[in-house]
Amino acid sequence: MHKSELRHTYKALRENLSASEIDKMSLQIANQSLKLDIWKFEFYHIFLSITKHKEINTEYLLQIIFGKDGNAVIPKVKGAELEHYLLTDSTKLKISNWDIPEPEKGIKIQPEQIDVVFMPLLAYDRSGNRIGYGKGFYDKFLSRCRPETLKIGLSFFEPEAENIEVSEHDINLDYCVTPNTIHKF
Ligand SMILES: Nc1nc2c(c(=O)[nH]1)N(C=O)[C@@H](CNc1ccc(C(=O)N[C@@H](CCC(=O)O)C(=O)O)cc1)CN2
Ligand SMILES: Nc1ncnc2c1ncn2[C@@H]1O[C@H](COP(=O)(O)OP(=O)(O)OP(=O)(O)O)[C@@H](O)[C@H]1O
Repeated sequence: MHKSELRHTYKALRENLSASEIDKMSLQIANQSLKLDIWKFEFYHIFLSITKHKEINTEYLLQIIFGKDGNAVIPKVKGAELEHYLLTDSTKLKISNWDIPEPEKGIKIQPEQIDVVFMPLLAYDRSGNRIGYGKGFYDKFLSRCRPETLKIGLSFFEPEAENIEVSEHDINLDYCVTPNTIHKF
């Protein structure tokens, strides 16, 4: 399957999930993530969910990040790239044109400062190749992070059996957390 077909297939799989299934699996994903040895770092990048696209609810992971005294950093689309802001009690969020809750303003964090990136994805394979929405936002962002920054995908589903075609910009996942297990690549 080509990338566009895989996007289509996995969007449809997500569409079939009910709100309560999404909530339950999102909590399971957060609980699985506690098994990873990643909780001593400073800056954790995480996305705020697009509810209507049935993304993983990241509220539970956010609670863990704060519970572990980590800092949460959230993205904001600026042109063709992402900017990154610290999420604090005073962060004012605004729903963007693409239905993403984004910070209006705040303390900017540079990609080089980020230790762990939790990533949205549509599909991934058993080698840790991932497919996003196809705008390249995350690939561009990851190329500016330190090489040792941990890249952790979050998915309701197990990896695609077929290998995903890789392009030169694609950066591999280190892990993918699902409701039942953690895949290490
Ligand atoms: N919650 C969340 N935040 C995120 C992402 C994400 O996947 N999830 N992103 C991950 O990259 C970045 C923003 N990604 C975007 C991806 C696509 C489009 C976009 O242009 N979408 C199409 C419609 C897509 C559809 O409905 O299927 C459009 O408006 O034409 C905009 C932003 C940063 N923040
Ligand atoms: N580091 C980069 N610098 C410049 N362009 C890039 C970079 N990474 C990706 N791109 C461009 O972004 C576009 C989309 O890439 P790709 O199809 O891999 O997206 P994706 O991985 O599905 O999406 P995303 O990374 O947003 O989750 C491609 O046209 C690619 O050339």
